[in-house]
Amino acid sequence: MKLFATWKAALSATIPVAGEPMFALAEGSAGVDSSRGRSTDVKAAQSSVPAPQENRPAKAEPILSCRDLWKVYGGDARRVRAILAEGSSRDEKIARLIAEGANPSVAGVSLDVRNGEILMVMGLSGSGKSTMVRCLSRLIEPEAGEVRFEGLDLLQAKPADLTEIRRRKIGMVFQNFGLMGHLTAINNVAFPLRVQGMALADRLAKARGMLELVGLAGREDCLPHQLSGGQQQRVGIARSLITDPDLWFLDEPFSALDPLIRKQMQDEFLRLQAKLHKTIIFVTHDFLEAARLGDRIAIMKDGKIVQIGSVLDFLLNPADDYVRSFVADVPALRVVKAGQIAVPAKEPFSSQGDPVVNADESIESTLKCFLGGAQRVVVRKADGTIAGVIDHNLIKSFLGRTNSGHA
Ligand SMILES: Nc1ncnc2c1ncn2[C@@H]1O[C@H](COP(=O)(O)OP(=O)(O)OP(=O)(O)O)[C@@H](O)[C@H]1O
Repeated sequence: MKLFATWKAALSATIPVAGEPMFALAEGSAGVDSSRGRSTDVKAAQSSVPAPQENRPAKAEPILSCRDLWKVYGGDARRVRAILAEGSSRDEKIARLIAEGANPSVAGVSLDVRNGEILMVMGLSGSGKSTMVRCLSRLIEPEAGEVRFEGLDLLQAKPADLTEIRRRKIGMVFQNFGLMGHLTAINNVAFPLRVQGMALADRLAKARGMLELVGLAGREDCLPHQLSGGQQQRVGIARSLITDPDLWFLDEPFSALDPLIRKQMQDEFLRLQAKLHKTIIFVTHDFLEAARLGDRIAIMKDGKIVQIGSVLDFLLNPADDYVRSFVADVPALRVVKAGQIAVPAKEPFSSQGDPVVNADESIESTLKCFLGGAQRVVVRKADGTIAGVIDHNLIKSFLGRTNSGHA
């Protein structure tokens, strides 16, 4: 809290503020995503708390969609199907399923994943994250609902088509690496190409290139046990990317790694994604990881998505106490980027000598400009164009509405 008090006092001292500013960053915000320069959903960051945004229409074309998706464990299969076919509400179905001794692990989830976005999935243990992800790739069969991937109804796909889609279009990485212990790194990575029937020399050449991409050049002939945890996961990542999938599922890929290696792997992941632009669904328990890597975050509870949106949405308008508990200790000043709160500048734009910060700079470093006496900061996108501006009212309002004391 001490740092926050210092910021606040310094801001009040250096910046004349007329009255209490409205927190206006939501409407018309430039909404430039921090690291990737893509548009984010800052519209939800409004002064009134929005309803959970599970069904909010996606801006870009979704590559993967699901509607009213259910996975129910236990109970009598016939009774479960009958309950799910009823016209009753989701909550009524859940109550009836539980009364039947069944466990709705994924309960009527609807979701759109946009082409090229990273959607982070969070929630307490047992909230249904892995089950949902496995249903989306049809690794397990949902009891009801619809899953569309690149326009194809995945739940109706024939087994042969499904196998082909998984081999060529979907990549998966799991927490336990899932490497074959008797195969060298290069043979592990080349394995999916062998399954596809690619010639030996071609697949080894491709696997070598992929190992180089993930920073493992020179370790091609190591067996998994001769590699560290981080290196093993790099092999797992290389293997999942070797078929150049359109859709990439990562289920807690870094959670078995110690914090330092985990941070390195996150950097590596961002570096790879900047090159590859995959559509990614990434399960994590760590909100900071979600904030750092994701375009949007979905938080699950009891098989449902209780809120989905940008980091800013979660910080400003947590849907309920459950969501609030995830962001309680998040250092808002560090995780929110200048590009996420900047508002469009009035035309014609003139920087008038205002300091310029990059869109992916944290609010914490942007604040330093105000402490240096600036009245307004200009925010620049990675491509050099102007994302918008942040003035002192906006920054003060941000400080007032977030737990910035945790910086
Ligand atoms: N094969 C299974 N058979 C029966 N119940 C299952 C099965 N797999 C998962 N479940 C149940 O489904 C619910 C959701 O489990 P899931 O593994 O999806 O949660 P999660 O959010 O991924 O948890 P974690 O963070 O611990 O991995 C839990 O109640 C779990 O017990």
